[in-house]
Amino acid sequence: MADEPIQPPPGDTQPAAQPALLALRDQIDALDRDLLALLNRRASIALQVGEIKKKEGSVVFRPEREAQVIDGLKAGNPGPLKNDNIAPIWREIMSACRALETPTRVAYLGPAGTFSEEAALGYFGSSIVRVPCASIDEVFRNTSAGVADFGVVPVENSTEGMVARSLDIFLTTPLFIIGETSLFVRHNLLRKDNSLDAIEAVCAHPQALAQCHEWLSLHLPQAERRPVASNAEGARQAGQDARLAGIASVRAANEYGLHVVAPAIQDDAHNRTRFAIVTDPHRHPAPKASGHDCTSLVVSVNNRPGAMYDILAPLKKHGVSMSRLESRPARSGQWEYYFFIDLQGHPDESRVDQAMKELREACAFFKVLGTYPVDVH
Ligand SMILES: C=C(O[C@@H]1C=C(C(=O)O)C=C[C@H]1O)C(=O)O
Repeated sequence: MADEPIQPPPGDTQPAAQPALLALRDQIDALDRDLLALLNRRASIALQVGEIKKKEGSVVFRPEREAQVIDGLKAGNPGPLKNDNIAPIWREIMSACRALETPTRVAYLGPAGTFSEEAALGYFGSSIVRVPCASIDEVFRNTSAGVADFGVVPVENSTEGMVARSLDIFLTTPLFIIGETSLFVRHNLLRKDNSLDAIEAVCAHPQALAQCHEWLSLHLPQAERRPVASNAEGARQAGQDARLAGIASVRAANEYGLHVVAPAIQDDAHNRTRFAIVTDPHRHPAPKASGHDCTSLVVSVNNRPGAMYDILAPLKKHGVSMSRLESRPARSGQWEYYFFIDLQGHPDESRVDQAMKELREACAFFKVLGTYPVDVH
């Protein structure tokens, strides 16, 4: 008995690879070598582009060009690679090429593991210098002060509506928007122990607590809902105290060594958050027209009959579509409002330019928040 060789359990052995499989893998290896050579050729051309930009004193990041690269590839994609995979792959390639030209420093609501970080990485790719910030205000401050080249701030959520703090800062900030990106936001209940028992408080950003309101009422009715600066901060606290739980991403669970006690606890299965990419107009020009652009404005009108009509009439007259209209109290105590408007198009198009000029005349307050390529997936 003792002399018998120990047999590996059935299923534990790798079957001998088929010659056909080996031949296909050889082809993949050869193609990967070709791809690497091509990517290096692309990178060295990006370096030359970087040299020209340096001589001209112009900026490296061109969101409209990157959007056109992705749009063009998707339009000519013969498959079987899915069009949905084109944008993430090429964002990473362009991120790596851009990083050879100059480092891109990006501020977002931290710490590590937040959805804002995920949005920043999704938009700029992973070859960036991360500047995690303690609050949305600090993202704006660091970007204004030049600590970061760009800031990523949440502006609206499909369940909870606008992110009031971001919109309030947009009224006065000198920064402007040069891009947008949106993210499916999946909330998970995270904890040190893998159980729902004896959770005293759930620590998360107020937006996340609101987006999981029904689940929390049903499953943790006794637990306090404790608002903290970010979901990752809640996860960090939960990592230090088993009486606490956090609501955050799986990336945050890995970051802070927590169990996903309950996955996808958001009340709306299609919960999405939209982020704006902001920068300093003294250091970065407004993106040129890409062909699929959006222009964001904030306006106010005096409280008089037909005021709303005066906003909408120039848009109808010049055939400009509005993809968003959001109101926010002006805090004057007079029932006055600011309207956040997204127009489809770029001011380089004369119909958009004309509509904006007439709109400006109808408004007591008028500010262009930015013009940028629409999110390409
Ligand atoms: C290479 C360039 O610089 C950056 C990198 C790009 C790329 O890798 O394709 C595109 C636009 C820029 O953000 C360029 O401007 O063409």
